[in-house]
Amino acid sequence: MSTVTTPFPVALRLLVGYVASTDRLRFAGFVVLVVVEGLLGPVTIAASGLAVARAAPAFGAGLDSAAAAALAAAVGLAGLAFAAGQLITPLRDAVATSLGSRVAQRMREQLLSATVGPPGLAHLEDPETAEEIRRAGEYEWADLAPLTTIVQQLGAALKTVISAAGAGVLLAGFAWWAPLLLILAAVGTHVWMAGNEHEIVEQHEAHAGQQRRADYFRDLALDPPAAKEVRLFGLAGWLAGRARRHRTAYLRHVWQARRANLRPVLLTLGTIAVANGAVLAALGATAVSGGLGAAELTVYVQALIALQSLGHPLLATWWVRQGAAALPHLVGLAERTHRLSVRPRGSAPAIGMPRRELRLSGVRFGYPGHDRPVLDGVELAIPAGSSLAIVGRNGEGKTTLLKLLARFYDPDEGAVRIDGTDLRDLDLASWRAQLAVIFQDFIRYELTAHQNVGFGRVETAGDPEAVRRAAERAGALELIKDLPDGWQTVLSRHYRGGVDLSGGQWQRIALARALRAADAGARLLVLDEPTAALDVRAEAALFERFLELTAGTTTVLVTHRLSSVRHVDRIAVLDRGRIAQHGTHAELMATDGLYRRMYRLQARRFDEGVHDA
Ligand SMILES: Nc1ncnc2c1ncn2[C@@H]1O[C@H](COP(=O)(O)OP(=O)(O)OP(=O)(O)O)[C@@H](O)[C@H]1O
Repeated sequence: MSTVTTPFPVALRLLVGYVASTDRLRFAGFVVLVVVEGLLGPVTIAASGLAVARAAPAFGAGLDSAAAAALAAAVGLAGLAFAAGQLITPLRDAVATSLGSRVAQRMREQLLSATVGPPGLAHLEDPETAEEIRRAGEYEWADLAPLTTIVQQLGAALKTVISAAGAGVLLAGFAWWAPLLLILAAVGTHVWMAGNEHEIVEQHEAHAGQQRRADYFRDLALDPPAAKEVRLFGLAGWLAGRARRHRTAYLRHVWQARRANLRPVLLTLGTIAVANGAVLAALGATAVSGGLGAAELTVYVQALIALQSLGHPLLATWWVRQGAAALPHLVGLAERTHRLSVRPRGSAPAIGMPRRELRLSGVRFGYPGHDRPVLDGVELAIPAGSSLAIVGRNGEGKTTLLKLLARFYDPDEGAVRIDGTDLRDLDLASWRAQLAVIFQDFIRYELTAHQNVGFGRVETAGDPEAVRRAAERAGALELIKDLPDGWQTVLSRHYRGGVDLSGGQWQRIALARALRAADAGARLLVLDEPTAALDVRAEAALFERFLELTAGTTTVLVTHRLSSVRHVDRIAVLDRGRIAQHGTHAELMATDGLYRRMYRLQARRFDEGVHDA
């Protein structure tokens, strides 16, 4: 469901329902305050009319007369109602603020559980769900009103409606048609204006893509990591131009809708003025002809003034729409993301696995929404305790295969089996605890060096000796020692005293993290080109060392540099969705196939001095 096409009554129902179910008790208190505050307005008007009526008999009757006492009671009631109104408003606002912040907190948690909760990745990579997640998070947009203000506005609008209804009842004492005319003018114009406002918001929504594009180009121009390329390629002017073009295209549509809205606004004001003029004229004429006394006139004129505020809730429609904007996307999002994600089928513990082997049999897999399978009939056995390198050209599905091993996705056909058990039948958390995976795009945590390595096993992240040992084995100890604050240095220059590392240094940190996980009991190490930023020799040396250190642990490596994987037990060549070749380096070199061709090509390029081959 689209955000702005949500009609106002639906948005109102959604928002009120959500607020009420967030904190029923607080919401009930809020409603009581709003109703009482709303009724205080008409009570004040009626009491002031009573005071005027009782004023004439009280004049000259003496302080202790009954007439004076009646006047004092009427004035006291009016004063009391007014004072109570003054007190209750800040109280109602405070309750609204606390309700609003609870609502925002609940939305935040719902969004988090819908996004982070599912164990797989499909919901994050599916464009439609990713869009739903984005929209569900829009309640926190900077240009959107905070929920605290939205609930406050809702309370103010409801109070105004109740007050106006009371004023209408009072004015009906003069003539039934008078409040009807004023209410019709206000509500009619309200509906009319809402339609126009709807048009503006629709334009905003229809062209929000242009705005997002403009934001993207602006962010790219301002983003420090992009700064190097932006300068080198001289992209600054181009980016600024693009940002301007998209922003102008977006604003042009919104301005057009606003201009079109101007005429109805003037007509609206005219209609309200005519309706009020008619009622005031009737009141005046009746008073002049002696049909109304001063007290009644006081009440009716005040009631007429109070009815003017009926236009205010018009503004609340905007707030309500903003407040409810994310709700249609948020409601049911968790169900949707969990449905897309892999689902546990079994709960067999995976502790200590693999003991015998990891086997992929007849594995076929394509990303959701894509027709062509990436893997199509993969057969591969990895004996426990051995090392395997997966090689292949770009885009052949090496990372995808690793994602299946980590069970971010399930195969469409075939199965991944660990010691003969289908991965789907294992308890996922316990299987993941057996893994130490470093992906190509591993995270560079903007945290201390100690935390960056210690996250390999977060439960024991505080064990300095274990963390130090892992860093030493990954060849990262020297670089950590050289940091200004050693282990406590934050690895980000966005923080005072923090430093940024080079690509190769970051990779050593990531490796240390994986080794920390292996030390702590991970049984399957998976490295997806984490050493691409090292030079050929450094990578080969590191892999060799890594294999030595992790001997006996099942290890799967992905790399493009074939010279680095000579020391693994076996190499699998992935080509066109299948394992085209499988064997030791020597076996594969003895066969005329893709591996030998790729190896020779890389060796030649290396000899020619292209050292990054
Ligand atoms: N989340 C995704 N959604 C849709 N398609 C994807 C997704 N991730 C990867 N692909 C596609 O699947 C194919 C295999 O990608 P994968 O990253 O597994 O290849 P790779 O062999 O690891 O590549 P490289 O050597 O370049 O790292 C590619 O065509 C890629 O475009």
